[in-house]
Amino acid sequence: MQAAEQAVFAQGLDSFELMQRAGDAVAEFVHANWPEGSIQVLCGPGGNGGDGFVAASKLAKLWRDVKVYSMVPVAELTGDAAKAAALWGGPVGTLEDAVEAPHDLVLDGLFGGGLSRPLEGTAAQLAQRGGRVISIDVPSGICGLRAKPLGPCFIAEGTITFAALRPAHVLRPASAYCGNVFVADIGVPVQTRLMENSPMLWLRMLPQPGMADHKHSRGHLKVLSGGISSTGAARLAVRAGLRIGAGLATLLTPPSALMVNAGQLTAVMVKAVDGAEELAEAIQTASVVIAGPGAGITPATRANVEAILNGPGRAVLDADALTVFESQQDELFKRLRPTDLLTPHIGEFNRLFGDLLETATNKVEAVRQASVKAGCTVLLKGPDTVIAQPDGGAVVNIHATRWLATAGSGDVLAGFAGGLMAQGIDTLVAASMAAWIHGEAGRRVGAGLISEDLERQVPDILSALHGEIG
Ligand SMILES: NC(=O)C1=CN([C@@H]2O[C@H](COP(=O)(O)OP(=O)(O)OC[C@H]3O[C@@H](n4cnc5c(N)ncnc54)[C@H](O)[C@@H]3O)[C@@H](O)[C@H]2O)[C@@H](O)CC1
Ligand SMILES: [K+]
Repeated sequence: MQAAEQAVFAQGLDSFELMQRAGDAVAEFVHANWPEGSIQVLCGPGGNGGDGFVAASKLAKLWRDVKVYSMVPVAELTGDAAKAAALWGGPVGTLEDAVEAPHDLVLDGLFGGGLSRPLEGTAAQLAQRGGRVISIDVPSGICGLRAKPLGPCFIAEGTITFAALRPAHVLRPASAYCGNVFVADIGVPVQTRLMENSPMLWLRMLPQPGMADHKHSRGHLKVLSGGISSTGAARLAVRAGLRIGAGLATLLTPPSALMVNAGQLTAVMVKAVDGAEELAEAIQTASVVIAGPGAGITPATRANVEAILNGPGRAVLDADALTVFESQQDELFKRLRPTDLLTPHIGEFNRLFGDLLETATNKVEAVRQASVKAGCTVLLKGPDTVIAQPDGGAVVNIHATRWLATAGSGDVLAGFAGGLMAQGIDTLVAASMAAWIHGEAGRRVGAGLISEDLERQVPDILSALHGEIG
């Protein structure tokens, strides 16, 4: 963002012009979405407060009932904030005045995401007062970089930010304070490597068969089953992969579990493989191999993963296929190829990557660093699923529902990703599509969801997505 701003300033645009654009965008956002009620504008000492003053003057021109309160006396403001305050011709109260003043809405322009210490005194009191809040840039009280509140923090119904989303808008816990986030274009062309997952990113890449396609041209997904008492996870994954469009799907099963798997699968093929050598042979025709769901934390699983990573197809590794390398992560990392995908949950992530989630500035950075270590794309599951590839490209998926926190849900996600990769989709893109479709399926089922329900939502979801392309 700063680099992009400097480039714009170098072209002759001055920073106060940007602040005016930002403040105008704030006023329009507030007026369009909260068209009624009196507004208490809280202005901090810096740029965030400057935006507040600009927005207040514009809102007053829109005939809104606006009152302005400043953290520091207007005479003490400097730079753009002082220029912004001069635009506002009306009275300015202190923050203390604001505490008891009647209002319907608060426009929070106290601090942006660069805040370095917790809110104190009246600012902290205002943050904890409750009521309806709209925040400028981020809810004041949040550390933008770490995507966490530093202490007392406003809880907004809506947040307007500028040019691009920042980690605080999509990562928990900060995102839970933001409400609906709107990104205003203020003419700063930001080359961000962080995207919020949405069909807009990948809709035109969503695979669909052409008239000349046949099952062999749509990719062959192979999924490794666990032993006789843990076969369901792999079946969830392989069915999900077939549903999402892989032309062929095969469940590779230990001979002991052949009957139980064969008895429950129809369109999915079943093949018995006995040990890593037979597995290596069986995956020669695979576009993608998924391993981990129900695999068991055993030397056999480890040998199987090594065979898969020596094979021609891309790998999706989940669950036990990751945990089995807990004390020898490098043995996994040195074998992974750039096009492979790891889909850990937080526990598995910590087992593979140690304390990255604590040491990195935020979750996006942690997953980026993990993908560099692993040398492939990493998808960290959660309410804010983060997907990153080693070049820094990252996508956060918040299109989900808490009903997805159920047994087998992650196996279905791995299946969706593998099924899309089998159709030739780039790993980061396939993982993003999979996460969004998984979230959408979860939302459509809602309460009472079990993982078997997810795959059944896919035809309607794909039809709707393809319908949007026309
Ligand atoms: N940078 C730009 O070019 C643009 C910035 N804009 C606005 O400017 C904001 C960033 O402005 P600033 O960098 O001035 O940051 P802030 O507006 O958050 O203000 C930071 C100031 O507050 C002080 N401060 C930090 N923590 C404090 C605390 N707990 N108690 C009291 N004082 C504290 C700091 O010493 C610093 O002087 C953005 O959030 C956005 O709203 C927009 O106008 C768009 C353009
Ligand atoms: K703010």
